[in-house]
Amino acid sequence: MGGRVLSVASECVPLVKTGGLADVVGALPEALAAKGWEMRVLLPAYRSLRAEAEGWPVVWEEGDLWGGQGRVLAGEVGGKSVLLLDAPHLYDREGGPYAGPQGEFPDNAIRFAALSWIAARIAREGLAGWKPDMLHAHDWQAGLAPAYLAYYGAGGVKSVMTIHNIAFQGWAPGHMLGILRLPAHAFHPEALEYYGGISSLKAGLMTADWITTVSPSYAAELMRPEFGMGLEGVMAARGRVVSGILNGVDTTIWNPAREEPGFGPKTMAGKAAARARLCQEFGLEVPGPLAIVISRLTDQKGIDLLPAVIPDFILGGGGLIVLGSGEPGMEAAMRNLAARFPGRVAVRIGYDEALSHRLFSGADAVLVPSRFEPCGLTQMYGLRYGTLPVVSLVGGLADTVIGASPATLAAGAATGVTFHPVDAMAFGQALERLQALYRQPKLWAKLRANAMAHPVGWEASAAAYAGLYERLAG
Ligand SMILES: Nc1ncnc2c1ncn2[C@@H]1O[C@H](COP(=O)(O)OP(=O)(O)O[C@H]2O[C@H](CO)[C@@H](O)[C@H](O)[C@H]2O)[C@@H](O)[C@H]1O
Repeated sequence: MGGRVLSVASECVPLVKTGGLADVVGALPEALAAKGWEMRVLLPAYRSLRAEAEGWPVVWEEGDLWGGQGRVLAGEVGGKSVLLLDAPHLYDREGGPYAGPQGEFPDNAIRFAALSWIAARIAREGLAGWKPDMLHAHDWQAGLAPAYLAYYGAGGVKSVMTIHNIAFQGWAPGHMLGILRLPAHAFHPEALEYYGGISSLKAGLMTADWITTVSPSYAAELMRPEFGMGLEGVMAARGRVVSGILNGVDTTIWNPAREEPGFGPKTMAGKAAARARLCQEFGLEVPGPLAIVISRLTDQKGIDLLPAVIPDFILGGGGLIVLGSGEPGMEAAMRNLAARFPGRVAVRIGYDEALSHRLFSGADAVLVPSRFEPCGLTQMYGLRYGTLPVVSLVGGLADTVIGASPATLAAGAATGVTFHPVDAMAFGQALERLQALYRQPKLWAKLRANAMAHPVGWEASAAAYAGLYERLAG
């Protein structure tokens, strides 16, 4: 059948990215085009994007967008149809999407209400003859879009709200209700009221026609207090319209054959060369498995467990390269590890896409000890590159990695090492198992082959999204 979708988000590759949200929002248009769904992505025209939009036609003008004017510019980026909401008073600022040199922008609630407002208007009224069938809102920044449709009229458009991370809920104080153009009757626990204030994410969850999250396990976890982060009741109440659709990864960008000659499911010579070069680049000499961590350095990602488990891993012959940035205490802890184990541990604080490709190419294992993980992308890059994932059994990690055990090894199904609960003891034991597997080259080669054969592309997920859109639109 097919149709038109307006996708609304605060990030999208290749334009702006701080995390996995951008990867997924950026990958969906192409994945869904193959299923007959034409998708346009609406994003704020942050300062970093204004040059990109130079010369793009203005397709929408809004006279009163919270203290200034807004315009929507339409263009194409990397084959994607992009709509940029240009409102300099809200988005033309130094810094990233959410924060500047002084920290979080104090008016984020308004900045993303404006994005959601325009999304709802375009969805309802259509854009120069382009009328969407579906509005797809991602995370709290787009959460008010389904709410505005619900409160101001949807014009026949259905809405889907996708949760990439329920930890970010878009809370604003209750007195902002009118400012955010929300009706008084919505200030209610059965609607968007949340701990005396307004949650944009809750607003989206309560008003969208359907809710998805990025893995089946996370969908189930979200209804429990350990993972729902206060919204478990909302998720349970709306349980009949919740589904989990696993993310895919872009297998063109994440392609071993593109990284190295002689690197692919049939030959690993290229991977050995990449490993040697990586060790040289970082001044490492590692007799055992070379592990990597590529991550935001936060509590969610379990980074604080590394100092407890890495010393034994190093004693056992292992090595580690960390690439990431985040909480200052964790950055310092990573630097300490590197200082303690020169020649075995290296740390690069920062964000570096090109380096992340070299790391996945050359490493033996990728460590993902997350406390919660809605889907996770790095374990999937690991599978594709034969860089065995060592993951905690939560959320999407549990849905994508098959842990090595006598049974899964015998069945030829194992693709990595898994552990539970998420603590230093279980993580340490998982690393011991990794080292034992590494000492058995035949088994290791089999695990790698299993991992690389595991499908991680968008095909299955795109079909699931298309099926959902079709059900809703029909
Ligand atoms: N320093 C660095 N340098 C280079 N690249 C770096 C980097 N730090 C991180 N990255 C990259 O950023 C992305 C992170 O995506 P994840 O899915 O792993 O987590 P994130 O928590 O951001 O996403 C949230 O949304 C996504 C999308 O739905 C969910 O998969 C996830 O579980 C959820 O927490 C990956 O592409 C990774 O390679």
